[in-house]
Amino acid sequence: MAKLTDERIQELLETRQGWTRKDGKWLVKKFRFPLYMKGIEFVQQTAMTAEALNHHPMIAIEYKVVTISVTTWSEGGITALDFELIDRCDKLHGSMCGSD
Ligand SMILES: C[C@H](O)[C@H](O)[C@H]1CNC2=NC(N)=NC(=O)C2=N1
Repeated sequence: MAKLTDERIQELLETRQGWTRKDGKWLVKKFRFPLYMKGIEFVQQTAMTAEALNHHPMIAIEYKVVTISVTTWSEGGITALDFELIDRCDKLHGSMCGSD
């Protein structure tokens, strides 16, 4: 799974909401929830998705805000797998809280 070019990453980010590129190699988004336990449910579902993809995010839980950070460790940058994972995170959040 090769690293994507800067141009391709920019292009893909333009059609997604709320994701930012950090330190060049991370895609990061904060997901907000109405209830703390909704955020925990999102974490659980995200973890199962990560296991299914064998592609794992960093997950930070700050009360009702869950921050997802994604990169492809083995490539040292951003690949198509990262976009697959973030799209599934957005779908999951949308199904739980209405689309962003
Ligand atoms: C051995 C295992 O398949 C690898 O370590 C997987 C696990 N999950 C992963 N997750 C992410 N984000 N990047 C990887 O390179 C990666 N590699």
